[in-house]
Amino acid sequence: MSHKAGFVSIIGKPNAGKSTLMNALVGEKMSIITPKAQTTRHRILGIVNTDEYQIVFSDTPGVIKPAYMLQESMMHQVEGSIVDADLILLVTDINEKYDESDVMIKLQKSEAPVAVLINKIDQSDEEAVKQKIAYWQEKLNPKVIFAISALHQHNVKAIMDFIIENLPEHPAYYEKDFLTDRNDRFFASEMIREQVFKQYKKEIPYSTEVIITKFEEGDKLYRISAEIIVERDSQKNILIGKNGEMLKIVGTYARRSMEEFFQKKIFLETFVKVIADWRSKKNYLKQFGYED
Ligand SMILES: Nc1nc2c(ncn2[C@@H]2O[C@H](COP(=O)(O)OP(=O)(O)OP(=O)(O)O)[C@@H](O)[C@H]2O)c(=O)[nH]1
Repeated sequence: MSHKAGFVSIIGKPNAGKSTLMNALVGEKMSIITPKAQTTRHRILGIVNTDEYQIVFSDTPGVIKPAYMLQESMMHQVEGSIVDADLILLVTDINEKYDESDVMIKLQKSEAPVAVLINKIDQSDEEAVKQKIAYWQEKLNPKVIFAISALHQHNVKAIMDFIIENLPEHPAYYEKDFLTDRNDRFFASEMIREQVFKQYKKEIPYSTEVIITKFEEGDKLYRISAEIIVERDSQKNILIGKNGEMLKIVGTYARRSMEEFFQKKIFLETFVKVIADWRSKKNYLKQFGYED
């Protein structure tokens, strides 16, 4: 019997809904989702397995013009994902008036078929959808265009059918019980980062990194310690909050997410540490897993 397998890259501008779509396609919470742009920093694989096929999705950081070294690394991850792709899903937010030429330039690195996904149509109307479809037809002439709502899982099944149909014949790339390339420590750190993105305004989330310093797995209980790293003392104070109240909120919500994700009781400790300008320092970016 023939078997299909391939790499499917999810790309687009920040906040378009790439992570929401990836989670909907994979059926698991692989990528953290927040209302802020640039939540996703790494390329994250999410794998769907059946006897007949293996789809290896990559969620990628939103395409931007990099302003500091961390963002440069984020863009390298997008480029790597495009080069490897057998199929590309270009996600675009129907309500955003982005100039998406930077995304298109990146697409030139690949000959893989492109599906344009016009997302968030739940917040739009039929006329706007028609116009957007015409716009993308003219601009990119993609293999197919879907109008979708990743959040409400509208038309997600149609995307899956399209992918399966267009997947190359190939043996599986990964073991069939493999769901992602990321380990439990990574997901634990992402669940803390998700809360930092949700609980604080602008500057703090983008200056924050989370490092898991202890991950002890017991039968019923996981003991997890994390360092939350910021760039300046002033950010540390904001992060901790008056009498530690803000940090406590972050810890409580992150712990709840972890308990759901790992299906264990979690004991979580968090510490805040300052590393000046870590986002622009090669050695720290490397240590934190951003350099290739
Ligand atoms: N109304 C609506 N909102 C959506 C939809 N899809 C995603 N969103 C919201 O859009 C915001 C951004 O979603 P993400 O999935 O994090 O977007 P992303 O493209 O991965 O963002 P980056 O990590 O910045 O690249 C979140 O608040 C989502 O809930 C949709 O179909 N409809």
